[in-house]
Order: sequence, then structure tokens, then C-alpha cells
Amino acid sequence: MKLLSPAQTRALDQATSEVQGSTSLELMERAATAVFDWLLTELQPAYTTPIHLFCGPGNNGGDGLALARLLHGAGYAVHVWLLPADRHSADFAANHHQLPREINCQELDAARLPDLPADAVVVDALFGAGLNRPLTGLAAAVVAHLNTADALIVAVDIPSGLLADAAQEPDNPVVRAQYTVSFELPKLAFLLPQNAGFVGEWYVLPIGLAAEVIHKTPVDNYFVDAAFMQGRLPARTRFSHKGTFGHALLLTGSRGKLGAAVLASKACLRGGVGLLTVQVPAVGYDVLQISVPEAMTLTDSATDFVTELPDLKPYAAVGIGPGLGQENATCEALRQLLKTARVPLVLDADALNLLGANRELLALLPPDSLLTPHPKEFERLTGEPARDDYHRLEQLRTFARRHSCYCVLKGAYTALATPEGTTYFNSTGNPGMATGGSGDVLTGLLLALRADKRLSTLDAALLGLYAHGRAGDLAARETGEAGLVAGDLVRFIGPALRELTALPRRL
Ligand SMILES: NC(=O)C1=CN([C@@H]2O[C@H](COP(=O)(O)OP(=O)(O)OC[C@H]3O[C@@H](n4cnc5c(N)ncnc54)[C@H](OP(=O)(O)O)[C@@H]3O)[C@@H](O)[C@H]2O)[C@@H](O)CC1
Ligand SMILES: [K+]
Repeated sequence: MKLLSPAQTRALDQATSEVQGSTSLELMERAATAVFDWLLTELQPAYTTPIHLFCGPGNNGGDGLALARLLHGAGYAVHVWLLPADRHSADFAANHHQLPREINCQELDAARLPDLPADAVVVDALFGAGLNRPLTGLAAAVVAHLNTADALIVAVDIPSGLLADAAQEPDNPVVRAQYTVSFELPKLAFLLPQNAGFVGEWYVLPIGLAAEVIHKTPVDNYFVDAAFMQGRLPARTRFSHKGTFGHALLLTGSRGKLGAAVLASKACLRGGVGLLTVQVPAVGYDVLQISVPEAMTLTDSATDFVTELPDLKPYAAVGIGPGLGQENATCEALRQLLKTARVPLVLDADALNLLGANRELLALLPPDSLLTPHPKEFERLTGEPARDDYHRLEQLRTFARRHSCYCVLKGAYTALATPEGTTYFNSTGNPGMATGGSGDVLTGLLLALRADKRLSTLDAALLGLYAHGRAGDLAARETGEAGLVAGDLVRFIGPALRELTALPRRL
């Protein structure tokens, strides 16, 4: 799915009306009907549940008024609260006019803000995508009032006071919703950790906006969902052989951290690599041979950490990082790798920490390298703490462009920035994956996909991130989130990849 800016969303609205020969009022009715259906199926309010709708002067308020009419028509107890304003949008006015007289509809008054009992549902339709400045005065007082109430808050389109795709001052008044119900496409704001307390659990409801216009709209940001990924992994043909899927080399492990080497190796094999060679310090030889018999093991001349590179010629891709440690001699091996590798690289964990501690090495990164930092590792790479999540995203894009690399930022909705300046946000995964070794599994899986000669760098990265999260979701069904360990992810890589495999063409 594409992530559109507010200006693009407005243009899409207009274009939809033109293409479909419908009015913006009809579109508003579709939006309100979608929220109405969602409320009834997801929240299932009782007929006695008080539903308070807070409506602003624009089309977000218009959505709220149309929703109030639909709920009233279905027999629910609704109460409408209007934010006084000098001007109202035309579709707000039309829906205000259509509001049945029996509905209790009052203007908000700062001196007498309504009581909101804990069993009430509050619909926040004060401001939506048209917000263009921080809320002040009565609007700010209403938001503060909603935020202290115990009622369940559902935000229409976006929590009021929150900008859809830009940073704002942390103390700006913003509604803290339990649910946000938006239309057709998600907003960038929903994907950033700093907004989680406002947005709550979010839903995107289809309202039939013109698909052909969405298709033609150029964007910088994508939300990577199941439909986006479906069929991206080519099926294996009967005559495929080990060479098709590549021979990968993994440089990994140090004394006490061979578990990382084992997890990454197993993930690489489950990711479908043709052959895997693992270079570990001498201390890891038995561990690898016994734990991962499918891999070939090379031992370093050093006992406790990796210090040297094998001949790189046989390999289709090289991964480096899991459990590596940060010895000087390891850093030299990394330098040699960056200087000599002519095949795709995947860099993670201590390889990134070494890059961060020796930033002159960044100039040696071969183009199209894939880096997988979490936010702390990313900060070491840039050397500059981010002001907020939007700034960090900007840093990520700049980094990927400057170093011609694909850079991941791990977390909820893991982001992938490309050298061209596009960012992809992954949709799979769960908090159970915040556990030791999860990143090592991702590295191994990405290495396998980069060794696969059939895949572009972008497809390998997207498939790896999506399948890793999906494996976590499948595993959590069995283990629960708390009980999930990285080894469980490995078991579900195969099923996750199978879901993404292209089906044979049929007539
Ligand atoms: N395609 C879709 O997704 C569809 C979208 N739809 C809905 O439309 C919504 C967008 O509607 P919208 O453009 O009318 O904007 P909205 O947020 O209601 O209000 C803007 C008004 O507020 C004002 N204003 C702004 N900031 C302010 C502030 N801080 N403090 C005070 N006032 C402020 C501003 O006027 P100004 O004062 O700047 O002249 C303007 O009057 C969208 O979120 C969705 O709910 C559906 O109906 C159909 C399909
Ligand atoms: K809202």
C-alpha cells in the first residue's frame, strides 16, 4: 500500500469524485458508513451504551455528523457535541442539515464540558487530515478533557491534533485514542513509535477511492502488507539446482556468542540457500558441526574471534556480524571484506558497531550492501542522536542515499530505505520478537535471499523482513508472545516463505 501525504489525499478525494462521477458528500457517506460498520462489528456497543460524537468544523466533523445519523437510525443513544467555528465545510453543513431533530446536539462550552462515563464511547471527529496548526483555546481544552475521561475513544481518520506525516512539538494537544479508524490507506504517523499513545490500535477501511489514481500517484513511502508481497518469491522449477540458490558465506561468532552463529546459520538454511559455509573462530568448530550439520564450517586461525577472510571467489553473497565481537583484528577482517567483496553483503550487529566505531570504513561499503541496524546501532552509524522518529527516518533515507546502500531500521514496522530514497515499512511481526537472537535469524534469512540469483536486492530485503515477521506471528500462535524465542522463528521461516511464493499461472 502507498502512504500518501495530506495534499495527495485531498487530490485523490477530488479525482475519485471526477472519475466515479460522485460528489464529495457521497464519499463522506461511504466513509461514515465504513466507520459505522466497523463500530458495530468490532466494538459491538449495547443499545444503552452512550455514544458521544465530538465534531469539528471541517469534513472530519462532517464524517462524525453522518455517523451520528447512521447510529441514531440504527437505534443507538447518540449525543453530538459541536466545536463552535466561524466557518464550516460545505459537506459538514449538509450533514448538519440532515441530522435528525431528535438527536441531542449541543455546542461545546469550555465552562461546561460534558461528563463522559467510563462505559461511554467517544467518537473523536474534531480534526482530521486538514489540521494545519496546533490546537489552542476551546479545541485544546476539549482534547485535554477527552484525555482525562475513562471512556473508550475512537478517532475518525486520525486522532485530533496529530499531523498525518510530520513532526510536531511533544506538548501539542493531541487526542489519545484507543482506536483509530482511517480510510483506504494508512498514514505515516501510524507507523512511528512516538505516536503509538495517540493512535492506539489502527484500522484502515476501504471506501472505494479510485484505485487507478492511487496507482499513478508517486510516493516515497510504502506499507508492505500481504497483498504487496503476494507472489514476490518465484516458485522453484523442477530443474533448479543448488547453484540457482547460491553459495553463501557467513562470518560469525566469538567465544560465548556462538549461539548467534548457530541461529543465523539455521535461518540461512531455512531461507533456502543452496550451500552455506560458516567461518567461525576455532572455539566454534564443534558447536557448528554438531548444531548445523547442513553447513560447511571453516575455522579461523584465532581461537576466540574471527580475524581472517577465506577466498571469497566461491560465494554468491557474504553475511557478517552475528556474535562477532569487536576485536581490532575482527575490524581488520571487516575492512578487508569491504575492500575486496564483489558480491552482495549483509552487515549486522557487531559488524555495524565496528562501522560505527570506525566511520571511515563507511566509504568502503560496496554499493547495494544491506545493513540491518536497530535504532541504537543506527545511532552509532550516524554518530548523531535523532531528535524524534521523523528525524530518524530522515537520517535513514540520507544514509541509504549517501552510501548507496539498503538500510533497515529494526523495530515495530521495521523500515527499509533504498539508495533511491524510497522507504518501505514492514507490517508483520509482534512484540514477542523483541528477544535475544531475533536479529541473528533475520541476518541469516536475508543472506539466503541475497544469495538467490533470481532476486533483486529490493525483493530479497522485502521478502526477508516480511517473512521474518510472519514467522514470528506464526510462532507466537503456538508459543504466545512471551514464550517466543529466536529458535522458534527459524522453524517458521519455511511456512512464511511458502505463503509468499508465486503460484503457477492458470488460465
Ligand atoms: N479521502 C479521504 O480520506 C476522505 C476524507 N474524509 C474526511 O475529511 C477529513 C479532512 O477534512 P478537511 O480537509 O475538511 O479537514 P478537517 O481536519 O476536518 O478540518 C479542517 C478545518 O479545520 C480548520 N483547522 C485546521 N487546523 C485547525 C486548528 N489547529 N485549530 C482550529 N481550526 C483548524 C481548517 O480551517 P482554517 O481555520 O485553517 O481555515 C478547516 O476548516 C478527513 O480527515 C476525513 O475525516 C471523508 O469525509 C471522505 C474521504
Ligand atoms: K479525528
